[in-house]
Amino acid sequence: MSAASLFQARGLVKRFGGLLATDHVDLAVEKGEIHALIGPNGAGKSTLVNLISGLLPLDGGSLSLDGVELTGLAPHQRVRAGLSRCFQVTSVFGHDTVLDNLLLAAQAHAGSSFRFLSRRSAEKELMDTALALAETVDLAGALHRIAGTLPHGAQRKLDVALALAARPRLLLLDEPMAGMGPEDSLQMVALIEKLRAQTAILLIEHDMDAVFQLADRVSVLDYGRVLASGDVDYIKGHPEVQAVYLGTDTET
Ligand SMILES: Nc1ncnc2c1ncn2[C@@H]1O[C@H](COP(=O)(O)OP(=O)(O)OP(=O)(O)O)[C@@H](O)[C@H]1O
Repeated sequence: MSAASLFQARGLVKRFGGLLATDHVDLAVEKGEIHALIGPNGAGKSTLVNLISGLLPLDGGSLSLDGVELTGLAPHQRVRAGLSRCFQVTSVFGHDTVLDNLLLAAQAHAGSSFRFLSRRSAEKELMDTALALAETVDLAGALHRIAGTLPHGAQRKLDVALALAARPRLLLLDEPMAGMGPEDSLQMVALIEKLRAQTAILLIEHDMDAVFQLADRVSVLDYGRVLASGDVDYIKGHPEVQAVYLGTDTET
């Protein structure tokens, strides 16, 4: 962790009764970095992501993004500060079209400059934003489809687009490949690789091929603490990581 890290988590603690689910975790994500978080089932990955996004209150420690203290902020305030997340369960509005989903998300994050635009200019700007998001996630050909009728892979891409509407500086992706077949997984890997240019990413994922392909750095959680953190070669060669995770079944 350097003083200039984009995102810093220091000494995070979460207890559930007697269980220490997050055990003094330090984690840093640098600008432009894809940082993967891996670990066996029950290691504390979801708990950590919920602490970072503000869905769970901390029992100890602090968080900052780009020098702004996030500790104690509500989830929507963290989004405004530049931290956006995708969920394991998709947050798409299933009965609306892809375009309406994107327009709603664009509007939600439009910001105060919109107050000074005419209605027509504001609508054009929202439409431009929505179309650009669709282009980014390769859904420009599905704008008028009802979101809930899209195949699973396309819904996950739409979910990513909704998170991108907030223009995050750090994007949390919680198992983006979950439930996907090989073709959709390849497309999601290509999308995440492309997003590297616009936001840093904290990626929680069980698909080790995807993790090793994408990650600049990998942190391994075990029993709520960081067992190891380093580049892919370091993690692949780490004896304890081999023992607790890579050498065993990595499927959920
Ligand atoms: N709300 C809760 N109340 C009590 N215990 C919890 C709660 N949430 C999680 N735990 C426990 O905390 C530990 C960490 O769980 P967590 O879901 O964060 O792990 P995980 O690494 O995300 O697992 P998975 O890969 O299965 O999603 C587990 O022992 C789990 O049973």
